[in-house]
Amino acid sequence: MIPANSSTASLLRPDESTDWLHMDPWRVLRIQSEFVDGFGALAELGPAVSVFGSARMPADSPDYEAARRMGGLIASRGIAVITGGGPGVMEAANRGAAEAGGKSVGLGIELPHEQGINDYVNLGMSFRYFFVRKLMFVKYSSGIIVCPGGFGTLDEMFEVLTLVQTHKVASMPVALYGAEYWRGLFDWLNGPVRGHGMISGVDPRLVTITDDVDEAVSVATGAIGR
Ligand SMILES: C/C(=C\CNc1ncnc2c1ncn2[C@@H]1O[C@H](COP(=O)(O)O)[C@@H](O)[C@H]1O)CO
Repeated sequence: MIPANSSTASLLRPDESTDWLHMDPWRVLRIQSEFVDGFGALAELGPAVSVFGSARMPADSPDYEAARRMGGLIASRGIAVITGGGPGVMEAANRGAAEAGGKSVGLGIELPHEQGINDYVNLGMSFRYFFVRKLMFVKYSSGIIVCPGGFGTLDEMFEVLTLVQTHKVASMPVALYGAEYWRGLFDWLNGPVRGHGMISGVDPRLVTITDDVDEAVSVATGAIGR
């Protein structure tokens, strides 16, 4: 006999409310399916670099143009460009990669009122969960470029730096583009944060801060083909 309140019983009553589908045990299966879809889509991607940066960067800004150049340079080395698939810096990097005839990957996120994946992505998928998507960036990238950005960008950067510093990721070159933009944060980390003993100082080998697009690309692609 099937207990009246079991999942099987619920499945056999499709005409009733499906609220139960949003309960945690079922959510686990949805999360699992996002991992399976992501691993399946990216398994044969080959070498790749992720570019993070603001979703709000206007298309006429120097940083947009820099990210577009980065995308082109990375693609011209036969390396895929991975972004969050959205507007701003993500669009710029995807645009550069697509214009260079390369692989332009967009790992989008389902957000209310968002227009979806940008037009320059030629391999795209959308995620419901930020944490699943964040794992995809790290798992399939051999280097990272971080352009100026806000909470989303900072979250992605610190995720990578935490994984590198705790040796969960063996080696991941990280280039921070925009010295003036990043200086304040790193002065704070090396000042008060270090002064309070919360870190032992930012290992200079962990990140390269630069204003040079070519250097950012060289750093981020430096571990590929070694
Ligand atoms: C707020 C706006 C668009 C939001 N759309 C996004 N689409 C895809 N990925 C996004 C989006 N917003 C944030 N991200 C991720 O975080 C990083 C950018 O965040 P920030 O807060 O803008 O720095 C980026 O790398 C994405 O992975 C405007 O229309």
